[in-house]
Amino acid sequence: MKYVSTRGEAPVLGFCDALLAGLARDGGLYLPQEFPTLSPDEIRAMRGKSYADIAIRVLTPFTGGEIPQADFERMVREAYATFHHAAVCPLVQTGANEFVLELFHGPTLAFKDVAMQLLARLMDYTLAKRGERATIVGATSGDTGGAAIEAFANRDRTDIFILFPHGRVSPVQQRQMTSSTAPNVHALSVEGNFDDCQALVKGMFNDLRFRDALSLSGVNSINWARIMPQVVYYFTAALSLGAPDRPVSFTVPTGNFGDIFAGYVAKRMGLPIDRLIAATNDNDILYRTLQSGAYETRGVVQTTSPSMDIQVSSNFERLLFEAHGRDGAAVRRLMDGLKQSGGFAIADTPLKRIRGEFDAGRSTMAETAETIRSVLETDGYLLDPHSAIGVKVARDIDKARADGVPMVILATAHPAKFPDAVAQASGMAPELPGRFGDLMERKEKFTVLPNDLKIVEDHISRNSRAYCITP
Ligand SMILES: Cc1ncc(COP(=O)(O)O)c(C=O)c1O
Ligand SMILES: N[C@@H](CCOP(=O)(O)O)C(=O)O
Repeated sequence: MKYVSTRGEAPVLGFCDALLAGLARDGGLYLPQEFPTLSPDEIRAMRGKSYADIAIRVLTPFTGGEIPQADFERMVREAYATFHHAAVCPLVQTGANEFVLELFHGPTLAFKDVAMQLLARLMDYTLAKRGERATIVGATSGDTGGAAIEAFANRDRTDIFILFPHGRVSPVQQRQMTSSTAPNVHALSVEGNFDDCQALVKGMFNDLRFRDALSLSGVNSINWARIMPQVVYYFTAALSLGAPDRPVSFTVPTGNFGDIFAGYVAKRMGLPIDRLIAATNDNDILYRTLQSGAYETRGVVQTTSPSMDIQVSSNFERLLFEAHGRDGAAVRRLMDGLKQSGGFAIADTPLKRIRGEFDAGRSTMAETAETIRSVLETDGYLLDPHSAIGVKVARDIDKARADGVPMVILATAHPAKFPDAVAQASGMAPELPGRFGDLMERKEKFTVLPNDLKIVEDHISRNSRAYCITP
């Protein structure tokens, strides 16, 4: 199994190199040269198996045999033993033919844990085998940062620097990032929005001298190994609902397009997924793009679903690569357009291909609040704002389609991560699980930095242990 860049100009890599590379050296994102496939019989054979067993079956082909199987299986089992639900990602019925896939039973109460718990183990293992260290940089709108800090804290081979938008994450998300006492953890509060943080991270990767001097690695979904573990829960959910003998649709609260792209990968692997529906908040660039074919960035607005306050949706590039028949030059042209004019137009054929696989819908802040309220009242189920966006969009689309296909909505965060928005909408203030103890009283440690690549790079160089030992 080899990995190619969406821009076609970076070296083709094996799994472990792609894992440590994060962003490709040509600015693109890595993808498997071809997707492994599972036959209906192979999918059927996974019925009734544990989450970890299904993860091992689905993920093993992606490692290309580079990690001894026993070690890989141990890491998968350890990763999912950190979850606080026996099913890891349980499915809850919320309506006729409507199911919520709870992805928030991991250590930091967001779906990011599903990938991050495995990613950290894989990186640590690979670095130890190679006798290397790495500097990890990540941008977060709130959840990736907490999950990454939890997964990498106190790991000896990595220093981790997480950039979050100053004053734009929820208080719980902020504490999860700023209350770590681990010496290798660095929380950086950037004076900008999430897109600025993400642009800084990409800027560091594209500064090849800096990247090499610090042995830079990434934990955002630009890293293929972040997307890969997310493929598994599409399988577990669909299997519970009768796959491969019955198709299933998924609605995914979407920002950086990583989670829903994992669903696309599951489909390419042979899982019978009918529709993949991207649900956006008021930052609705993906909804508008699917409607019009024009990807046009606008200013980011702050919403009650801060983790989805994103305009530059990194993984859309992976979809563009697919939709353009894996033509790296075509992707480079579109990305140049994005850089130069803040947008691009998708030609008819690729747009038709995208529309053949994906639908999209949006939920305004008022609609999201109303969904939280009404789902609690009628179904007795408390949603977080991100998951509520999924429910609102899924119900709108289901009403129009009425096709009888089961609809799974991804519940991407626990409501207790966003207590103010949830309480305002529903009158019910969700409490953090007891294991978080005094999280909100713990001392915070973070550095405020301007939105300036040079200043951020200087700060990281001065504080990364990898910098000292890399020539
Ligand atoms: C709670 C939550 N929901 C949804 C999303 C959107 O996921 P993606 O960026 O993979 O589209 C995020 C962050 O990315 C998130 O943290
Ligand atoms: N919503 C994310 C934004 C970063 O997305 P990623 O999936 O690329 O890491 C967050 O919560 O940080």
